[in-house]
Amino acid sequence: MITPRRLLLVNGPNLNLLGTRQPEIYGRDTLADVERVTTAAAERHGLEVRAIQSNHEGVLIDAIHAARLDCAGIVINAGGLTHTSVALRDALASVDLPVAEVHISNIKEREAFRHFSYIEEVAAVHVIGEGVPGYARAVDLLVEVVSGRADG
Ligand SMILES: O=C(O)[C@]1(O)C=C(c2cccc(Sc3ccccc3)c2)[C@@H](O)[C@H](O)C1
Repeated sequence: MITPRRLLLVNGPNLNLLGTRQPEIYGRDTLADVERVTTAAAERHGLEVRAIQSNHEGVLIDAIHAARLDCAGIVINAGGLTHTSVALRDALASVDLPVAEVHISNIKEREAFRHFSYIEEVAAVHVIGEGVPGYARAVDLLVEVVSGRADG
């Protein structure tokens, strides 16, 4: 039994504009579609989702800190902060919650500066390059991790 029965969904800078440009990289789904896909996947496991998107690093960090009080895990697409933010990495490491890292595009096959993720080493689940459906697989894999922790 997973308690609390909630996941935090974090989307980072610029993802509020998802679906408006570069469909060849990010597809045509919008942030609302991301939240819909993630919520539907969570509900299949009896979980709800708290979704946050912000272009401000500190807002994301505050949401991650707050999740330690009432969430069972975190699904995060940090956008560009993936490749730059030690502070975001440290926030994820500071809360005792399992993390699923999601990237819509295959960052390992894009520009070299996108190949490195500060989040990679603090995440238990990695879904990269599977488009927006990847958020649903991240939920499924994260639930396995959370359930394993709950079983002890
Ligand atoms: O592939 C991803 O999901 C990624 O996390 C998402 C990113 C990203 C960056 C800027 C904008 C967007 S969404 C977007 C795309 C085109 C136009 C407007 C917004 C995603 C990149 O910073 C990352 O390197 C990769």
